[in-house]
Amino acid sequence: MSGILEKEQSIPVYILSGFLGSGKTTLLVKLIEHWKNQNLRPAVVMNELGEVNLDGQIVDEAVPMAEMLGGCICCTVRGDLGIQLADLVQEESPDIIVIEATGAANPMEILDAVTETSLYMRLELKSLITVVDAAHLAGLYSEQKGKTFKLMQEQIRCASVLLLNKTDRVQAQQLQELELLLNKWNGFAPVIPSIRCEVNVEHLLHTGTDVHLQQPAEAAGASQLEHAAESHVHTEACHTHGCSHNHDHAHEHVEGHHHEHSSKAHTSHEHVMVYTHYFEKPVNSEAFEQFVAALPRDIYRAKGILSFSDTASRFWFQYAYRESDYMKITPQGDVPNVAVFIGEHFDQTRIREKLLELEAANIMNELK
Ligand SMILES: Nc1nc2c(ncn2[C@@H]2O[C@H](COP(=O)(O)OP(=O)(O)OP(=O)(O)O)[C@@H](O)[C@H]2O)c(=O)[nH]1
Repeated sequence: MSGILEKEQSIPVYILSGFLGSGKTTLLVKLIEHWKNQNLRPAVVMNELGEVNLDGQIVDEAVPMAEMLGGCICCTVRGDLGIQLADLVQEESPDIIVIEATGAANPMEILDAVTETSLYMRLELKSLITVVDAAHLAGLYSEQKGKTFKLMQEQIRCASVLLLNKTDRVQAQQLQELELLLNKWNGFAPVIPSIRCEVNVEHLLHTGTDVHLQQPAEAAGASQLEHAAESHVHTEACHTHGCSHNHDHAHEHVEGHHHEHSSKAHTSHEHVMVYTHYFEKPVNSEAFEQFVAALPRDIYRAKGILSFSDTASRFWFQYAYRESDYMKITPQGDVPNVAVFIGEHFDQTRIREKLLELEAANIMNELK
């Protein structure tokens, strides 16, 4: 064990929650940098709805990482979380563990899994940080409906601290209203506004009351519900999300596989769908940008790693709440050209056809 922590101390655990594309990975990268500067050794549990760990690509290679892919921690792979935590502790002896949940997760289920694990391992849940996309919340709040709105509300209610991110995308007046709204929904959690998760990390990590977990001795006495009621975790508010009882995790294959990995449609939650497209051919960058800009509104998150026919470098592309971003990347390891689309009941066949058209159009151009 490295760093300033004593061997006998429990390992602090931080949970990063927040809707798809709100900025969890952006924050994770900053947290890791902060701990590394303090000579601490963090380890990460990364959960992705898609079947490839794209976010892992932008996290420091040296950081031990447990990957839980192809489902959401809060239901499909919940049982695995304890095993992943135990393995990380035994094999890596980290000083700190961060769990990044999928943006569709109900954090209460993750709290439960950490609680269970802490009954036999020295883990101490320090805080549940929920990252909120200010613009997305403002948009959903004006509509006042939808499952995404409810899920975001639950993630906010469960937090011990709230990072109101992407404040560059809202007006000052709107920001004030959002801060009041967050205070109304969760009167316990301090609200920290940020752009690209630029915050005083020490303040973020130590503000708000700790989410206190049961240790084995206490566990026999109080029930988890009673216990959580003492802390800032609002169990009742958090248990309403339907996904914890949805066990429809079948992989539904789309017809006409065109790659050894095959392109798959994965129904993970009742309302959240994932389509993963493995590219066989590079596509034109401008045509792809136009395709992303025209994505239907029910797709709220997309990300991928791509080789374009007209650029030398590979690119990491991101799309979240109508904003897209392209960054040059040299992937770690052997990564296919792949894009993941996440949304609510969208037409996956249509997306697949469009992408196949882009691949084919490029072949036609090459033949000309
Ligand atoms: N405009 C703006 N974009 C931001 C900000 N913070 C993050 N982003 C961008 O938002 C996109 C999503 O950020 P991530 O950190 O990957 O979000 P995430 O919550 O990890 O996403 P999932 O893991 O897919 O749920 C990226 O393109 C970021 O560069 C911000 O404050 N303002």
